[in-house]
Amino acid sequence: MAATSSLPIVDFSVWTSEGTPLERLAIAKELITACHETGFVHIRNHGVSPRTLDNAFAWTKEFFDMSHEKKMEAEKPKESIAFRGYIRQGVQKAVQVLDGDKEAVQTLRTVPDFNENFNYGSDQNEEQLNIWPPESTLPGFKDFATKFYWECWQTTQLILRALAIGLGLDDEEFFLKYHDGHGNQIALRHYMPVAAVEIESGQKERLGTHSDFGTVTLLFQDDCGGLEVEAPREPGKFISVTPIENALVMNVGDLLQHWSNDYLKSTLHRVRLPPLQDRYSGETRMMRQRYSIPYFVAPGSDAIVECILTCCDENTPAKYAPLSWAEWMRMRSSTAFGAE
Ligand SMILES: O=C(O)CCC(=O)C(=O)O
Ligand SMILES: [Fe+2]
Repeated sequence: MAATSSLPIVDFSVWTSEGTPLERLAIAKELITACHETGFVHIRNHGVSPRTLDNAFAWTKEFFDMSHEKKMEAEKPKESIAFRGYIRQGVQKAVQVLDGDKEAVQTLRTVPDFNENFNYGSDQNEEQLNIWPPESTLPGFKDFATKFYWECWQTTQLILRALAIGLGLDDEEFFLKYHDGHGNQIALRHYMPVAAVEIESGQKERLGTHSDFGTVTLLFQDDCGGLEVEAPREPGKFISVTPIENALVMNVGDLLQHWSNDYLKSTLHRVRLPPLQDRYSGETRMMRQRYSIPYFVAPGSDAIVECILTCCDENTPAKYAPLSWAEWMRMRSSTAFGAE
């Protein structure tokens, strides 16, 4: 069992309400310190209201409570590598193979992730088209999900501004110039009940070890727990994140790590056993089901990122060639679905 330790916590109230520039700068710096040291941070008072979050989890449950046939009405087409539509258990696997080693991907995929998920983005994103269940199947779902997407975008814009200021950039809009809101993706995730021993023995995984590929991820989770994050400076050691009610967990993705010349860390994480024993029942220590909602923030597909000016100088030269977001996303998505 991973050691339990809390992530850094940042209170974002001065960004969501009228804080002074100095107050905002102080919080932006706290956020950057957390992203530099851990790559993961809890954010309180982030602007997405507790009521909206309750509704988001209620809709998520309604979606997954539908029959298999109904969920399959929104199935992701097999040949597609876009994260859109319903992905039943067994199709997707979070893997961390960055050098295109197909054999390694296949080996990791022998234990598929034991979760099902529904994915969507902006309806105006013409490169990745949404696949909604028919309105008659789940009336009101698309409407709520769309509003929720744009509400998360409001919070994201503040976070992207805070990251720019915290990195010492003069231009608060620096990241927003690359992000128009249409490149993001929401995953509604349902982790089915599973016996703890099946996870402990490696027969099943809730979500395999991976880093996220985009700029940042905002994660909302229920109170079950199970998210584990690699400990700073201790490769291979994971800490278990205890959920904080109504807070979100923000983490840095690969693109932002690259952009910041490795100053901000895209940390490995996974979903395993909940830290609290009351999450188990019976002799087989059945783990209860869990719901989570990550909001993956990404730029437009034409974005090419190169070292942010404040992250390199003559003593710390840029380590990487410019990175094309479209190419990076294609490589990472195809390993997730086991495509060529
Ligand atoms: O469900 C969680 O807590 C984590 C989800 C996650 O890491 C992901 O979807 O990339
Ligand atoms: Fe993740």
